[in-house]
Amino acid sequence: MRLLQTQLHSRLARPSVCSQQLRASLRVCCSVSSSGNGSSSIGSNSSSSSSSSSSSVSTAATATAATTTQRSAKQAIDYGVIPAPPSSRQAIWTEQVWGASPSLSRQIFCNRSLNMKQIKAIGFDMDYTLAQYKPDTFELLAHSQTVDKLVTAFGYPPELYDFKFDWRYMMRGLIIDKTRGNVIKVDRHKYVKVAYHGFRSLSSEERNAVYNHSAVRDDYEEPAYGMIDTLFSLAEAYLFMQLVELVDKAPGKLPNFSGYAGVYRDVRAAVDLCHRDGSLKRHVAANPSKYIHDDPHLVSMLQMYKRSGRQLFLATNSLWDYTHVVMNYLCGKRVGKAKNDEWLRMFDVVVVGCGKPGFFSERRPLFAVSTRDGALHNTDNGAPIIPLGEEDLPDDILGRGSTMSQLDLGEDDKAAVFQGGNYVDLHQMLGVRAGSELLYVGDHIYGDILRSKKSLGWRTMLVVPELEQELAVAEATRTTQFELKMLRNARSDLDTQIQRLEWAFKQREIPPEALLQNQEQLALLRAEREAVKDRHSRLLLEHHQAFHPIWGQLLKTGYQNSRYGHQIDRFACLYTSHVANLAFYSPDRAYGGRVDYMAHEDVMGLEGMQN
Ligand SMILES: Nc1nc2c(ncn2[C@@H]2O[C@H](COP(=O)(O)O)[C@@H](O)[C@H]2O)c(=O)[nH]1
Ligand SMILES: [Mg+2]
Repeated sequence: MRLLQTQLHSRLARPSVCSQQLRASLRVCCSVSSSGNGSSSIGSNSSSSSSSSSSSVSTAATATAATTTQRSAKQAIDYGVIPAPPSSRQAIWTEQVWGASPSLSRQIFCNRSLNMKQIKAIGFDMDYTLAQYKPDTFELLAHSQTVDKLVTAFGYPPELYDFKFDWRYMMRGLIIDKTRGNVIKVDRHKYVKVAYHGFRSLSSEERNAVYNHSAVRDDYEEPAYGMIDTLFSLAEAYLFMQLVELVDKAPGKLPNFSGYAGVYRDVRAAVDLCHRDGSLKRHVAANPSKYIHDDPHLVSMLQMYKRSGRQLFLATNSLWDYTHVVMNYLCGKRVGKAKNDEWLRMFDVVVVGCGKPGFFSERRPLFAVSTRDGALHNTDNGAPIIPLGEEDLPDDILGRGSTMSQLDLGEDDKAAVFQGGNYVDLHQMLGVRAGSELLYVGDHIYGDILRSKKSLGWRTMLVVPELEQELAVAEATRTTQFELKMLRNARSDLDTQIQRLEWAFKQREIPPEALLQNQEQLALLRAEREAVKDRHSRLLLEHHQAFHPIWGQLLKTGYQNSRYGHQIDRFACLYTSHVANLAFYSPDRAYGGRVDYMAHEDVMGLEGMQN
């Protein structure tokens, strides 16, 4: 027994395993943090706010919350890097000069193996997929038009016209808590990591009391919550928060105010109206280049797939008139009277007004669209019907074959255009028998990706333009990530040593002659742990704010995947920053799935191991 005690004492009295390395790291870390990379104020704010938290993950959120508590919408926020438009020039796969992989920000990432040789038809969503809107003009327009609707049609006060809009404040993947007037960021376990009421961040105590420590765990789904899962929702979420602040200051200012949820309903209805009555689309049609990014690879990408023998289709919720405007701009910069039908040659089938996600499950009538005047014509399972009293139908309808399964693509190889219908019609038109023969590319995780994959087994690709900036920051902060991992391990290591020593004291395992030495050692270890904890918290906060000063990383919350990241992981076979990135790869490429690994493999360092 005496021997054991001596052994224990001598083991415990040894300096901590990583002391030297860690001290060096802390010295390096501290010099990094004080070197000033535009975030020094973040570091200094956070050190006081985060020191009381013990969990590394919640520390980040707590510190984020504390740092931004005083921030109001009126204060300028430094967002760091501005995402580049998708127009940077890189050689594409069909060019003579091709030879290198695309840069990280233009790569296609694969969650589930996908051999393109098995794909017979490729479909594209239009808005925010083929057409990347410029948020600084388009979202600004959405915000101002919605304000106008609220004032003129919903009786809101004219002072709303003074509202300013910051298009970079909100982020996809966030959730609106309609009844509490909050916006929250949730991780894949449905744990709320960041929460704002209006533009005031909730402290960790408030956040935990409302969301994380309640008797019943919420699922954060509709109808009590609203998903910010398309880029169309950024302006809507921002405006709702502005109104929450207004209501908190002066509830009497809004007409018949009966709670935040009622305000949200009004905002939603006003946004909806803007999309339906042409308030937004008229402006885009008048000046597409102001609102839509130019992507030099888009047409080449479509042509490459066409030439590879794949059938191409467009399936958009937009109606014919607007689709015609946007596609003319994208496929030739044609606007106004210069518009023509040439873009239809890129596709085999075009379905407008398809009403996704209902398109993937419900039965709906299918109409043929006359491309000359946009008139709708009834069809019998896609075959045109000549109404009584009429001799004929326009050529652009009649020329498209008589049965769905043997669809003749009409004169000049231009796609037939339909409105409505559902996936059964589309499968027939394309002659595909199984959903797995079809790849659909969209931007909306729910409307485009989730249903089509879950119910129909379509292969899916999600377009995430934010990924470009996300990847750039992730690359630039590689050393920080390594350091964070080291600090996290060191923290855990120190905790274990401290706990073991504390246990030894409590259990009176330490011989009297070794007491003093062990007490000193315990004090040293505790001080070391505090230093590591503090450094880790500050670095983690800086790291998150490098991505987005309010919400952090799009696809992560702390060390976990964010809810949005988790959805991408589950439902998108492929994901990438821009649809035209397909042009950087062979049309027959076999995209290899990512290797799944579990916690024990992570510890063993087996992540990334292929078999
Ligand atoms: N009525 C509403 N329409 C909306 C809303 N948000 C977006 N949109 C419109 O949907 C399509 C999207 O087209 P897709 O190509 O991505 O399928 C586009 O026309 C938008 O204007 C809304 O809240 N209400
Ligand atoms: Mg879309």
